[in-house]
Amino acid sequence: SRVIATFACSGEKEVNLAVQDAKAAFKIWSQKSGMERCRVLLEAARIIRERRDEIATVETINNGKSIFEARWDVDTSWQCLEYYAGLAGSMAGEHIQLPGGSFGYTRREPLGVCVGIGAWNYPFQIACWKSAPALACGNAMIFKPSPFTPVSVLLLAEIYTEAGVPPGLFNVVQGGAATGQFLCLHRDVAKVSFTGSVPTGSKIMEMAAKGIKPITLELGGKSPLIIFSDCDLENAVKGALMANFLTQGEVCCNGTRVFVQKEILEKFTKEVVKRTQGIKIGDPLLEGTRMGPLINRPHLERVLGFIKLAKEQGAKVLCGGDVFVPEDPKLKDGYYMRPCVLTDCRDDMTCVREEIFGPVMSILSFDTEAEVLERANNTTFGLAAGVFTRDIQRAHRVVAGLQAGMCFINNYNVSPVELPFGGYKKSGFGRENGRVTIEYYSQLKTVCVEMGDVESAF
Ligand SMILES: NC(=O)c1ccc[n+]([C@@H]2O[C@H](COP(=O)([O-])OP(=O)(O)OC[C@H]3O[C@@H](n4cnc5c(N)ncnc54)[C@H](O)[C@@H]3O)[C@@H](O)[C@H]2O)c1
Repeated sequence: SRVIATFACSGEKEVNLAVQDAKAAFKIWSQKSGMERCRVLLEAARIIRERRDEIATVETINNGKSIFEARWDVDTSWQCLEYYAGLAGSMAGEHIQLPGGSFGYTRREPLGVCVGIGAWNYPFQIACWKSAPALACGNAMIFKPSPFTPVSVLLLAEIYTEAGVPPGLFNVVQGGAATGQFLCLHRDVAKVSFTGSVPTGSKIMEMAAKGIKPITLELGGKSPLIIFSDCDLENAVKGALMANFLTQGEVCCNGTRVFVQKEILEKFTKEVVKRTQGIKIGDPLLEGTRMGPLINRPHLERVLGFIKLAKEQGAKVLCGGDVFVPEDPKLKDGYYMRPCVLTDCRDDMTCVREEIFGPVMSILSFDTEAEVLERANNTTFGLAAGVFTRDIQRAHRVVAGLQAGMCFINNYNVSPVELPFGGYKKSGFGRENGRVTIEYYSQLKTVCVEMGDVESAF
């Protein structure tokens, strides 16, 4: 391993300075018209597109994901900026007629200084998915990336500045839990949008409760992917790989509980194992690589620990699940592992109940639709779910019954920015992306206008 950058942790003093700057920038930015904000965001999106390869390279070094995937992340990042640029000019209220010519109207106003706190798996993308709607609505944002991936978000700050946002409008502070706490507890912070684990999400909620601050929580998951025997098998197999192995399996919405209908269990499993064994692991900066190293040694060990426990509890490893040592001697100390497919899983096993956050797919078999729906929902999480079937009635009936915020029919883990994304149950609340997110970064002011005389009770 080698040091790629060193950052100082922001303490209370730096957090205060960032909030002060953000407040000053908010004054300027919130007075601009939606169309003016649109132009700045479009310019930032254009720069991201122009610097796509460079940002993707930095993200690969930052996180370990393959350069191939990092480019996708950059694409969903600039697309998000373009999308909210487009909405910035159409933020509007309502006009409501009242008796006697009186009327009311509503104004959609920004919240003020918003805080974004990110996880390490999609550092650049998370920062864009939070800042684009925040800025489009006229807010300022202070962003704290995970201390495991502090680098790429600085490029975003640079790009916003170059695109013309006022100084301090998008500011980055570095650090871990302590820095995050200073941000959440700051009296001049109006909102916190958090992406990370359930335990931390719960702490964020407690801190926000003290200040009565609205929050968005994008937390973990243990999502079901249901494969019916009438599916297009080729697509279902591809879907299962997409649902489990992007970013080394470190994806919140992964469909890690793969329920397969008995009739096709053998055929499906065989094909999934074959494709999983074909995934090219190694230097994430090489074009052909599709899986890089995990985020760090403790996390690698944690994931391997889940596999060991799964075996003890009776699951069978069909492939992978062990450390991978690349041929290149420079990479021999990397945190690589072979993607793993587990079978003979039962619903009560730890690998089926807990979020592993690594490349580990658990295959479970089922008989009937009613049975699988109940088992799929038997979890405290509710981030995502997927169903593969050719029967359109069944597809819609099953997703209507699934307790998950993001459901896929005949695909998995695609993330068009036009669609709202977020969880049910312990996976959080609030949404990112889509039109609705405007509501999470703004507040409604009602104005009541009297056109007649005051009718007084006194
Ligand atoms: N739903 C989603 O959109 C989504 C996306 C990515 C990751 N995740 C989830 O994130 C988790 C993995 O990410 P992680 O390990 O970075 O999560 P984490 O909860 O450990 O950390 C997330 C962020 O919170 C900060 N933090 C930690 N303690 C804090 C505190 N007390 N106060 C304020 N901030 C604090 C961290 O420094 C980091 O920036 C997984 O559970 C995954 O499912 C969810």
